Amino acid sequence: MLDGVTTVRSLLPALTDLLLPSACGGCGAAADGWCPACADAFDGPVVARPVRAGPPVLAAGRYRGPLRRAVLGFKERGRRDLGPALARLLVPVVAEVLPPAPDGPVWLVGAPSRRSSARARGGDHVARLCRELAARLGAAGLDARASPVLALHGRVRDSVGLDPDQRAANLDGAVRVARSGLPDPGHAGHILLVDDVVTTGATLDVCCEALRRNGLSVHAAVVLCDATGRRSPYRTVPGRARPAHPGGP
Ligand SMILES: O=P(O)(O)OC[C@H]1O[C@H](OP(=O)(O)OP(=O)(O)O)[C@H](O)[C@@H]1O
Repeated sequence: MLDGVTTVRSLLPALTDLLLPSACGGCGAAADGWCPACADAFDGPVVARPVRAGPPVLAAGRYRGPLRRAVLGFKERGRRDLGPALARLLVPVVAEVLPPAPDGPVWLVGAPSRRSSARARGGDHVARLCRELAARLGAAGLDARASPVLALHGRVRDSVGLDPDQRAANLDGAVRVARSGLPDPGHAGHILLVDDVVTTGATLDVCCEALRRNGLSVHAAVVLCDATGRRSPYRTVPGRARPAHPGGP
């Protein structure tokens, strides 16, 4: 049962959607999605090279500038209105990882967040991104299905301060796979993992492994931001417990 504070907090993003006019996700200028200057600043798709082995990862851009601000807004600051604009950035990324005429449906499987994080954010932002992306791919003629089948056990702790191996250990065996909403093993089609940011690759690696244990193989991962190349992914912002980016510990 939700208490009053939790209920109000989870409603805030929806209320913000109703009350605030559209603003560019990158700079806040009046715009629907991106202003022309921010739209020009995107540098993707880029191949991400996380330290953890896992599926091939292609990102819409590097974790900086307007894209970084938009992802933080979408994830942490209630800017759920940015979902369509962010999903649009992933359409060419998906096109790049798929064969020219994919056989069967494309299953978009979002990387799961901890339940407490999703609650505090007013919902699972990656699941929302998958739905938006499926709609846009569908409009482009692709049979794409958002498939929210992964979840984390409650025992996973915040990854703040953890190095790559510790992040992987924290997630090891913690990903649950719901069978409904997934293709049968040996299916036609392609499974794509979807996430907002890749840093060490631990999250994508354990998600891939969980699906593999269920007989399902991941074709590739598509993410909004590649934070793997940052000089110090473990840098923290003075005065904040959280890292300088959401993928860092
Ligand atoms: O490549 P990795 O090193 O695994 O890091 C990337 C992960 O970290 C972030 O999750 P976050 O720490 O915000 O987790 P939460 O959503 O459960 O709070 C981000 O959303 C990715 O899922």
